[in-house]
Amino acid sequence: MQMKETVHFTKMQGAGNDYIYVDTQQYDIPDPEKAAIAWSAYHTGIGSDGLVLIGKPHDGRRADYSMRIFNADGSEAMMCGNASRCIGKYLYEKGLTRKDTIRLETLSGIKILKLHLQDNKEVVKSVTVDMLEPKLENPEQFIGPSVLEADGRKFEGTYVCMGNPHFVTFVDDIDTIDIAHYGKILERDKAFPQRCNIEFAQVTDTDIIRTRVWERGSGITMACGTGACATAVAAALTNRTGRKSSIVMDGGTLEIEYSEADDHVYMTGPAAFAFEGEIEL
Ligand SMILES: N[C@H](CCC[C@H](N)C(=O)O)C(=O)O
Repeated sequence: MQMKETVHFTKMQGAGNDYIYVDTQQYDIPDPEKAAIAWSAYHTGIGSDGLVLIGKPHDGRRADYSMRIFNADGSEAMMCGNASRCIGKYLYEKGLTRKDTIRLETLSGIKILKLHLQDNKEVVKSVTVDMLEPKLENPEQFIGPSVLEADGRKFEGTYVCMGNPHFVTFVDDIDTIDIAHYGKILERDKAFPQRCNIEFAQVTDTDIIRTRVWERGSGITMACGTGACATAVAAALTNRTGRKSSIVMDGGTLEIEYSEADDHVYMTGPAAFAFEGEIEL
């Protein structure tokens, strides 16, 4: 009888956006799509927004580690903001690095993580990620109008690519709008050949934006890091806020700066361990 391989995983969350993390330097995951689907399931698996694989980079001269991220439906994404902060905490607090600046290779480029340590230098309080420049129009991904319709309701919005696609729409009923109903439809609008993450946002005070998310491949999540960046960029571009804003999501607040100096987007926020476990591959 073939022995089933057991994989050690770490469950972490960034502003409530929770993922299963596996160090592929120690455990090989031959079919990550299948594992993401099975392990993300709440009643029959671990329960998660998806699966994140931490590994060695393809080019060790330019990056220290690599990240791959799979949504709960098994689809692989180009980037995950909340997971990148959690990886910074993971690598430092598990002793895989003593650097407080980490170069993380992703499918959408190398992102620099800046760890903010507690005085004892042992605990990562929060992380700032250089999310690089937003792409506002991504012809091969977005070919539609910036007004979409879902079940008879019109949504005027801004498409922002943060490595992964986002459609940010500002509404005036953020606390009551049925984001599951409309998000599910907008995710698969014909304007988005590769589907899209949908942010519903409302400016609630100067440079403060309440945002709720329907994520491509995972549905409603407590927070979305790239989505917070996309929201901040869209708000600045439409003169609703300045270039620094606080994005208040269900699971926490992320501080975003859409830098005037280099047009990069800097995201700062928390990261936390939830639990460790073993699961059969
Ligand atoms: N659902 C996203 C990936 C996860 C992004 C999000 N959780 C974040 O923190 O950026 C996509 O398919 O592009």
